[in-house]
Amino acid sequence: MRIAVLGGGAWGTTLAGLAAAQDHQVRVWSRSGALSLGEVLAQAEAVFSCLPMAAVAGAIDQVLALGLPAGAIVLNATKGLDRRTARPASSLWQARFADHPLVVLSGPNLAAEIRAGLPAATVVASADGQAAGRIQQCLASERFRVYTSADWRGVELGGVLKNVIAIAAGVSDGLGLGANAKAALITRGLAEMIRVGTHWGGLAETFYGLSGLGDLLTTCNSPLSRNYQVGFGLGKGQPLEAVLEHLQGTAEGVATAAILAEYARRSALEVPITEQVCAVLDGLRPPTEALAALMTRRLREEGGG
Ligand SMILES: NC(=O)C1=CN([C@@H]2O[C@H](COP(=O)(O)OP(=O)(O)OC[C@H]3O[C@@H](n4cnc5c(N)ncnc54)[C@H](O)[C@@H]3O)[C@@H](O)[C@H]2O)C=CC1
Ligand SMILES: O=C(CO)COP(=O)(O)O
Repeated sequence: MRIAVLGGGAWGTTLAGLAAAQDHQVRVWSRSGALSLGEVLAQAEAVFSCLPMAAVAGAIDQVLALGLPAGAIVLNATKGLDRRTARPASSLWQARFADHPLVVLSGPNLAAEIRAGLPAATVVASADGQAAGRIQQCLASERFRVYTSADWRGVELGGVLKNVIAIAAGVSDGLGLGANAKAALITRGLAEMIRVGTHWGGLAETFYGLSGLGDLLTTCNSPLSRNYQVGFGLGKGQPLEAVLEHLQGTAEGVATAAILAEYARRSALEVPITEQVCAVLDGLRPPTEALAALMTRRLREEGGG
């Protein structure tokens, strides 16, 4: 396949490497790269959008001005929410490229591990099964196992929403709260993700798969996760600005938490962990007080709803 990769950060270069290793023709567009967007898009059969969320709307405008080759598959690998619409990145692509098959890719995929040749699995999801199958064939290898799914909303939201819970898990470890606390946080975090994800049209069972639970386990436990690193720093008492200054790369959960909390307030959705993450990120509440607020909520039945 001829593949255009948008974004030369950790994820874009990693996905480009996986595709190139399967002998596909790959061209990468990045702000500091040698190729123009037009050169990268020319004759592309698939466009992999691996940009940080903040860059997606602008990139879509530029792609729209140049046009996409007919039938090109748009694959979204960004894990974030759009500030203006509170929708995930694929909705922005879908709104402007309705004639193109849309695929989302998400899973427990720390770029640094994949680049080091460690094994990993992911999900490519689409309403167009043929398009998902083409991307599956294109990327699958001995080291990278690729599953398909029809629930593209759920698969994308799993990756988007877990970033907020990964920040909370980092805070928990930064405070030294132990394994019981983190297990409670991950489990109740998953319930919160399912509440939000099903509200936005994802299927509950999808969140128990690679892109939900799988990605939660990875990012809530690995210091390689940038979102976890942000939480860990906050748990250690550092201000957000100081943590972000030293962070290598993008932590989408910081913006996602604020966008989700605002949306949830307007829509009467219960997102207690996200609310506390926001309070800590905004410096409105020290992490110990956020913990106390979660522990003393109204007592209730376990359930996910
Ligand atoms: N790194 C990882 O392990 C994974 C990342 N992702 C997702 O992929 C997306 C990109 O993440 P990374 O590649 O890790 O980020 P990164 O921080 O490594 O790189 C981001 C790249 O985008 C460029 N950029 C920043 N603002 C831009 C703008 N306004 N216009 C054009 N380019 C801009 C930067 O120069 C940089 O090259 C995020 O949504 C992330 O959640 C998904 C799975 C794994
Ligand atoms: O989404 C990821 C792994 O699946 C990357 O996580 P971070 O963005 O927290 O580094």
